[in-house]
Amino acid sequence: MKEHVEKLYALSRKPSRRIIGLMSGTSLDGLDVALCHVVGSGPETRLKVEHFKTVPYEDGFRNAVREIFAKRQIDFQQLCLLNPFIGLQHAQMILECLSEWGIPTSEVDLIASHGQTVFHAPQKQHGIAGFPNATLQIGDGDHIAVKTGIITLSDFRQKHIAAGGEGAPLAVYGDYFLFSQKGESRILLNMGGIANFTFLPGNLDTSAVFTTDTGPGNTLIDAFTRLHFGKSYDENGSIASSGVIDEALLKALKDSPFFEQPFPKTTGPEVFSVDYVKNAMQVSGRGGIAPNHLIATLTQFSAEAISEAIRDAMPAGEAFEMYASGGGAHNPVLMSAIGELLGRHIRLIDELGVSGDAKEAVLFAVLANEAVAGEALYFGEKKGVPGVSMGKISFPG
Ligand SMILES: Nc1ncnc2c1ncn2[C@@H]1O[C@H](COP(=O)(O)OP(=O)(O)OP(=O)(O)O)[C@@H](O)[C@H]1O
Ligand SMILES: CC(=O)N[C@H]1[C@@H]2OC[C@@H](O2)[C@@H](O)[C@@H]1O[C@H](C)C(=O)O
Repeated sequence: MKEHVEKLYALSRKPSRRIIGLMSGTSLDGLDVALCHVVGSGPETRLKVEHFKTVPYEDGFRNAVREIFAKRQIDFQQLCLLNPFIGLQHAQMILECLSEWGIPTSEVDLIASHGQTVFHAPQKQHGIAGFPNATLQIGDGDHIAVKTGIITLSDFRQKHIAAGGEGAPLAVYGDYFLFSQKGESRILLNMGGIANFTFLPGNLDTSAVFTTDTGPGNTLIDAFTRLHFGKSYDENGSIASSGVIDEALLKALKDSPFFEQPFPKTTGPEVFSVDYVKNAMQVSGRGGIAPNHLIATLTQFSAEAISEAIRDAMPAGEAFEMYASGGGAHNPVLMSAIGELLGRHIRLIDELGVSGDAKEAVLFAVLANEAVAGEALYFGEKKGVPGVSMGKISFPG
């Protein structure tokens, strides 16, 4: 039906677009919904977040996803059912947000849906000869498009892999377009379940742009806070601040092949899991560690993995400002440990005009905008940042 293609073509020629960016991350806390007004494209992109909300997941939803999340062995039917189910749930959440904000669906040009990562397996991690980098996001875009009536782009990570990347981090593209600043080199650190950072050179040289995951952000802190304290996360780091860092356990936690891999690299809760920590506890003879000391040690582990990655990946003597985002930016123990380890003040991305909680959802709005209206992307020969458009297009009819 060419009317859809014609509509998309007309959209691509508009001076500005209204795009809903969606992110459901590894923390499984909820769906981030960012309604963005996007003017232009590429380095000329100007974006305003008109509305933002994290729609919390209900326990039933979260538990259904956890049955298959980051697991090598699963009930295949559960995976099959969750693919349309998550799409429909996300569509319903979008409709509720729009109704709350008083915005008709006809006034939204596009939805940019990340979906839910259920497994991430870069080649360096799975190590199986002949098989490529792989990652899987579910929550099918067709269901979102049909239920909302809005053209939807989804499944952004496959093209990145097809073009030589590991499927992540994708934040770098949005970071470059929205936050690059001539005269100020910047590191943008995002701490969700997994942490990553982008380096944006102050001379705007695309071939010097750099991005990588660093290892755990909140994923291990969350898992053991859930296990020992029955809470979904260590609010404001209060448990960590009541504990003492256990150096022997910390050393065992840092002994992972992931930290030996060259940059750029990616990872997930497939590696940094409850079993990973239990193994480190056993190796270090700390099986009986008190829960608050464990949370303090896991928080320091994330802080050291982040700081060491930044130190190792950056050229010596490089001057930069650092801006944090993601849920971990709300954890003062994590933030001050990183600040101390790097010997610098860490600012919040909010200072640059986008809320740190909305940043990843905003990023997908930028990627969809590029796919529909952008010119060719070129990040030089930089590994991990292929110059490709991303996102598969679903029409509502
Ligand atoms: N006030 C707070 N104190 C401590 N931690 C917090 C606070 N608020 C949020 N967090 C942490 O942030 C997490 C959510 O972060 P975020 O939404 O950025 O992750 P995500 O997007 O799911 O993950 P990823 O970026 O890895 O996909 C929570 O699970 C919790 O660990
Ligand atoms: C496979 C996957 O979903 N990776 C996520 C995850 O969460 C944080 C980190 O690991 C990052 O690499 C990525 O998400 C962000 C949005 C990214 O691609 O930039």
